[in-house]
Amino acid sequence: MAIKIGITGGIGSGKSVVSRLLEIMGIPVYISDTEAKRITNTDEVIRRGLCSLVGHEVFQNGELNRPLLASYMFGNPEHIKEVNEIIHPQVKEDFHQWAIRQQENQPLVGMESAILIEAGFRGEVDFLVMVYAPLEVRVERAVKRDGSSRELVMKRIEAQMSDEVKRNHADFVIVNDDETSLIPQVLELISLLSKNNHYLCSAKK
Ligand SMILES: CC(C)(COP(=O)(O)OP(=O)(O)OC[C@H]1O[C@@H](n2cnc3c(N)ncnc32)[C@H](O)[C@@H]1O)[C@@H](O)C(=O)NCCC(=O)NCCS
Ligand SMILES: Nc1ncnc2c1ncn2[C@@H]1O[C@H](COP(=O)(O)OP(=O)(O)OP(=O)(O)O)[C@@H](O)[C@H]1O
Repeated sequence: MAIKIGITGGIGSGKSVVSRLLEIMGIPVYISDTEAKRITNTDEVIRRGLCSLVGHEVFQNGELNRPLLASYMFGNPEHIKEVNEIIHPQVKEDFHQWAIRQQENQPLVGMESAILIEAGFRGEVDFLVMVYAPLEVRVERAVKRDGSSRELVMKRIEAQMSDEVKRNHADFVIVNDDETSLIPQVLELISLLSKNNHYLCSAKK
């Protein structure tokens, strides 16, 4: 059975970069943001839920109006909770099915989510890796990448669990602070988990 690695970390920490490195090394990674986008555009239960919560304009020409949903959610903890309750159970089930499909061929698979713990996905993975970068570095990266304002980025950060609490849930921390080399840390992680995997396989025989 594949070992499932969770990859979490706040906005701008570098989860996507770490996930890309894993994929280059042949480890498939379920990118929750991307899959949540796909599911939100296609799932009838989510569509109905979001329309009754936010209004019909939350979909335009059949596609989710992302800026509208973001402005509805971020800055209002109750709204975030309501939206998450509509979307996250469907994402969890989709990941579960995806992981089953990968298991025959893959010793290791990953799931990337900024809000992996908050969304209740921790039980879906065997190990949790937190990608860490200092707050100021994260804000600068997200502003530069998305062309967003600092204020909008801070609103998302406030909607996420703090790094201190996240760290308590994590089995490993990868530091991506623009100073510490990233690739050796990822290689070490994979080497460690691959050894574990061999151990787990041989223990089952
Ligand atoms: C609100 C939405 C429409 C904004 O879309 P947008 O294209 O602007 O952002 P994108 O999806 O690329 O997310 C960028 C980052 O925002 C943060 N973020 C997104 N959703 C959430 C959330 N529910 N809670 C806290 N942070 C979040 C994450 O750091 C994420 O990586 C979109 O993020 C969304 O549909 N969110 C709800 C689904 C969800 O929780 N996705 C995250 C993993 S399941
Ligand atoms: N070590 C690094 N060196 C240079 N640029 C980096 C590094 N790590 C991340 N970045 C850049 O910072 C930005 C944010 O990184 P990334 O998209 O991986 O963050 P993320 O944790 O996935 O964020 P989000 O939660 O918003 O999806 C990207 O533009 C990325 O290219």
